[in-house]
Amino acid sequence: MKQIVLASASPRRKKLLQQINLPFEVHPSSVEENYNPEWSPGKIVKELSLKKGKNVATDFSSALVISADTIVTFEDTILEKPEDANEAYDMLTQLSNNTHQVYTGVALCKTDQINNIAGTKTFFEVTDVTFGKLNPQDIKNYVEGGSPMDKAGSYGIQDDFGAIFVKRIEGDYNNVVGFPLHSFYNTVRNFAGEFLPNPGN
Ligand SMILES: Cc1cn([C@H]2C[C@H](O)[C@@H](COP(=O)(O)OP(=O)(O)OP(=O)(O)O)O2)c(=O)[nH]c1=O
Repeated sequence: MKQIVLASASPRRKKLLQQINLPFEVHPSSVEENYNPEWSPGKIVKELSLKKGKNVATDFSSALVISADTIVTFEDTILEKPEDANEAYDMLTQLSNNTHQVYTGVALCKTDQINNIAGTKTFFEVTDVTFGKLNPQDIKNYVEGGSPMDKAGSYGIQDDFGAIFVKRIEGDYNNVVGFPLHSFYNTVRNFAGEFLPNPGN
């Protein structure tokens, strides 16, 4: 039977994929998220998402394995998840009153009946996010609340306070949360339409 697998531990990615009513199972990957610092941001998120997908794909037969990776870039610097509260505070201070980019890469891996990878497809989306001027006490409170720690760039646009920081965005909102639903659906239709409920429609 054809099966869809989401290779992610992110509750936000799970929720976004549920939104489009595809039946899937969650099997998080376990890979080191290292990359060549000379790569472009788009290449980094594509390669890391593919690494996550390949790590899980060979556990499944006749499957479509979906994986993703999100990073934030600000003026040539890559901001991943913060190491600690101080780093989160510094990142948010940097982003205050400025525009940054959120890149999410998605990988699709198809497997055959004997668990071999039969084909892969990767793509990425970029969204520009502009923060208003942040109040240092608001940043401190937000960091103390703990939300930044599992998020690239140290904020969640979907969080109460994270949302307050955001003045303007250009691009797909869901891409900032960690999964670009619009381009995902179009890519699946072309690359793996047989996994959609009504193939050919
Ligand atoms: C900028 C931003 C990031 N994020 C999150 C999305 C990702 O979950 C996280 C970046 O880390 P990732 O390494 O992309 O993903 P992950 O470790 O959470 O999950 P997995 O690798 O198993 O798929 O930051 C938000 O939730 N909201 C935001 O506004």
